[in-house]
Amino acid sequence: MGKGRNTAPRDTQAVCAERELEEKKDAAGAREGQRRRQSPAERSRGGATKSPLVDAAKRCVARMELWPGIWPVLLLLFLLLLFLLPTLWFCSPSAKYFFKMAFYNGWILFLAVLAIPVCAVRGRNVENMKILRLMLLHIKYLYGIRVEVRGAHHFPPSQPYVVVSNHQSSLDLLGMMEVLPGRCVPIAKRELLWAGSAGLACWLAGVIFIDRKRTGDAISVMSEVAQTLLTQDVRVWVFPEGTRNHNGSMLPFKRGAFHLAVQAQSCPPIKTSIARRSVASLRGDVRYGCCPQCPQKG
Ligand SMILES: CCCCC/C=C\C/C=C\CCCCCCCC(=O)SCCNC(=O)CCNC(=O)[C@H](O)C(C)(C)COP(=O)(O)OP(=O)(O)OC[C@H]1O[C@@H](n2cnc3c(N)ncnc32)[C@H](O)[C@@H]1OP(=O)(O)O
Ligand SMILES: CCCCCCCC/C=C\CCCCCCCC(=O)OC[C@@H](O)COP(=O)(O)O
Repeated sequence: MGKGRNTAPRDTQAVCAERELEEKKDAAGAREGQRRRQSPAERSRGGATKSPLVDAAKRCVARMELWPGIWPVLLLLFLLLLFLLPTLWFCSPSAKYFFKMAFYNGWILFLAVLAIPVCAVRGRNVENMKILRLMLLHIKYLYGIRVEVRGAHHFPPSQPYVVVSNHQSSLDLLGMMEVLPGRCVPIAKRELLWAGSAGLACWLAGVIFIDRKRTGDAISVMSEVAQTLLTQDVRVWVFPEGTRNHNGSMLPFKRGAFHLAVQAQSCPPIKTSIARRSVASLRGDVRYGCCPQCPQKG
């Protein structure tokens, strides 16, 4: 009995203590839930912690809440460009020219990506130049350029020869493609080889690259080309000015093209082809004159 009397209040005490503990747990859970529902900024305002690192992190999170996010910023930039580009196009002729040139280069890089797998089937082969030529011919229509070719019949149908041409702009490529004879490869500066997909496409089409800074090396390459000219029924296109010249005049000719014709003397000498007007203005008509063979032999 005494035992029973003594246990009853102890049980009541234990139950009370348990309830008290549960209530405390519930209150703590509710506080935690409320804290989780608060935003990081509210939490950061809710009093500084003792750790400066945690405080700094909290401030950082609060600041991030002010940052609208990447997409609104990108949208704003896009709208700005949408307004800026047409304004520049209509108000600044040089900006217009720049955009046209940027598109020209970008388009060629894109076309080259398409051309590479097709050309790769044959490997490095001058016949691939036909593919590049066909893929480039439409560009004149994009710019509304009308090309008039005169004297194309002066190109001999089969024998090897060297074509020399003036060079005013990278757009001369368009004129060159209009009249490029079969199995004819241009000589280009070595830097073009590194022009991304265009460089690789050029390499696959057998473009001959020379290092203009190393005359000795360039001469050896030209000598090899002379042999190829003789043995593989190939023609070579050289820009003897050696660089672009925008001012309408002609620079003194480098001698490589002429040495080449002399070294490959058993084949006919130089064939001259001069673009009288370049397509540098990126509009209008372009005349392309192909002159008869030069009569001289070395
Ligand atoms: C569908 C997707 C398509 C994607 C691809 C896009 C397009 C693809 C299609 C085609 C791409 C083609 C692009 C072509 C355009 C590229 C045009 C250019 O890159 S132009 C620049 C490169 N070209 C040249 O430089 C012209 C050739 N240069 C020469 O011939 C030079 O003579 C030289 C060999 C480089 C040497 O130049 P250097 O500055 O040193 O001057 P010199 O000429 O005075 O020569 C010095 C000396 O050497 C003698 N010499 C020269 N050559 C020879 C030789 N072959 N053999 C023996 N001796 C040589 C020369 O006589 C001089 O001596 P000397 O003074 O005693 O007479
Ligand atoms: C991932 C790499 C990206 C590289 C991007 C390079 C951009 C070039 C893009 C496209 C190439 C277009 C091919 C044009 C061919 C015409 C080449 C040309 O005309 O070169 C000039 C050369 O004759 C004389 O050079 P300089 O006047 O001496 O200077």
